[in-house]
Amino acid sequence: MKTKKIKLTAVEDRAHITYEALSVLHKYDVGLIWMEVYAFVAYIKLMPVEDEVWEKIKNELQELSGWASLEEIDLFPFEEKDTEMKKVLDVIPHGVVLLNRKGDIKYFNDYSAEKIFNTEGKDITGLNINKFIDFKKLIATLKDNNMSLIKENLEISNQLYEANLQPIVNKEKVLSSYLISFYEIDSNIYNRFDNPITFDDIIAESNKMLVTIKSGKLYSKSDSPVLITGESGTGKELFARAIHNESKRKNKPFIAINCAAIPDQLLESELFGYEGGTFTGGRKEGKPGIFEIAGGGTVFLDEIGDMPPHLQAKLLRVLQEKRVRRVGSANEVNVDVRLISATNQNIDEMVKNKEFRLELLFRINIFNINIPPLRDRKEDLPALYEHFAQKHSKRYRKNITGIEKEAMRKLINYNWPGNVREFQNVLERAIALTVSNEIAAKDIILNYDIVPMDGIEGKSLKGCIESLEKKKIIESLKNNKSIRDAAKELDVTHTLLINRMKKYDIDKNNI
Ligand SMILES: Nc1ncnc2c1ncn2[C@@H]1O[C@H](COP(=O)(O)OP(=O)(O)OP(=O)(O)O)[C@@H](O)[C@H]1O
Repeated sequence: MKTKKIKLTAVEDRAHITYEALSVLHKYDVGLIWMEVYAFVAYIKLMPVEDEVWEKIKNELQELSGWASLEEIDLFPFEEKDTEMKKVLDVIPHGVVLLNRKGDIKYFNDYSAEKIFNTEGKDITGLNINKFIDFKKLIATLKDNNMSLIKENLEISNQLYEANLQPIVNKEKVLSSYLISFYEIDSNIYNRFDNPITFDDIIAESNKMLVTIKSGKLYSKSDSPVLITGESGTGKELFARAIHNESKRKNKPFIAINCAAIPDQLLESELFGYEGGTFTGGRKEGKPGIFEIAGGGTVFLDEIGDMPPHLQAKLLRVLQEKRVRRVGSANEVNVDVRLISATNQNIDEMVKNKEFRLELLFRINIFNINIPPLRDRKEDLPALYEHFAQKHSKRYRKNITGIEKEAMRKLINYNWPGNVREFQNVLERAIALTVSNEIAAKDIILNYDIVPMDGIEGKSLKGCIESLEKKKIIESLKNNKSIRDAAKELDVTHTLLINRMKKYDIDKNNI
């Protein structure tokens, strides 16, 4: 027996037509769950009914005068709309949660189920949101803001979100519910998590690294700017955090910003802040930049070589005068931060080519730390192996007791263009893949072959060149965060690189 959903369509809009239809249901003692009636059409949901009885009901309903048709349907129009709406909300890449006036959850989309509430498939409808976030505090802020939209940063499961809370009022202007949307704040753009990293977290055994760590510890005692150079993935940010945490500023914020990851205009306002009313869509009360937010702490400017020239000039002034002026403001405020910068570019070369200001380089480079690439300090590999094997064994709940000689040889023979980041990824993949307690050579999947002539023998000269070109492009895309950065590394234009990617059918997200 199944519940039935039917749609009755009438040929005329006459009195009692629905009543007559209901009388048939009554005659067969079939209960009504729900019904909605419009001129010419009625939607009815019935209690479960035997097939035989149902056939009789259908016949009788169809014989009633005035009804043109009877259709069994799967969804009522409003259910169809709901399902469609749910589908739409489930594909959007941020959290959406609807609450009643008490804060009980009425609706939540897939994103918030996974990231905000971590439901693991459980239905949490009806639970109070205070179980997950400090909703009372948000409501207090909303009241302070005259019940108009508020934006607050919340940390949930080690991820920072901007939570937008909006009251929903009905036609009579009475508060009926609340809508909260959660937007992930990209940690590459703006990063202020707890930051417990110290020099003990930097795994090293090679002399080169031990000397570098010693310099880092020494520079922690001073308050002068530090420039950390080194290839991508060598641990520049790790060093910056360790220096901060060993310095007298350790109890103040460490704010990191990646200059390459943000469009120029946004970068300017993230660095220096803006005055209310400067930008359409900006916060009406304005926003402080990281030099203000990090007050008393450390600002880490990652990929400083990507900072556009006009912002280099502005940064230089801030460092010289120790004062900052928000975009659109006439007032300056004092700045008390220590600056640590990092780059994987050849900054001296950039100065020569007039792409980076010499005066700024002098200012940011009072101390320099150059982290050697992993291929030049392979003595670190066994210690790094132990460290990451332990970390990922725990993560994947495996009991890794060792590594085959051949597998270790593979790790040692590789030249690690992506440095420690790549080493960590390769090991994580090996641990996730291995079916035994010992990592085997076949579990070590390197990102590309070391010997470029492999696999291109016997081809024409054009074929060889294309094969190498493709390899080089894949390598560079893997080691850089964006296509633009890869184009810079390869010294070609962005457009040329995109054309080559099309030619070789390379998808950056799928390599
Ligand atoms: N010596 C090390 N010991 C332990 N972990 C390390 C070490 N060096 C790097 N890592 C890890 O490798 C990853 C990359 O490090 P990090 O982000 O500091 O590199 P980076 O040089 O700043 O990279 P990029 O230039 O791409 O921003 C991080 O997960 C970091 O924790």
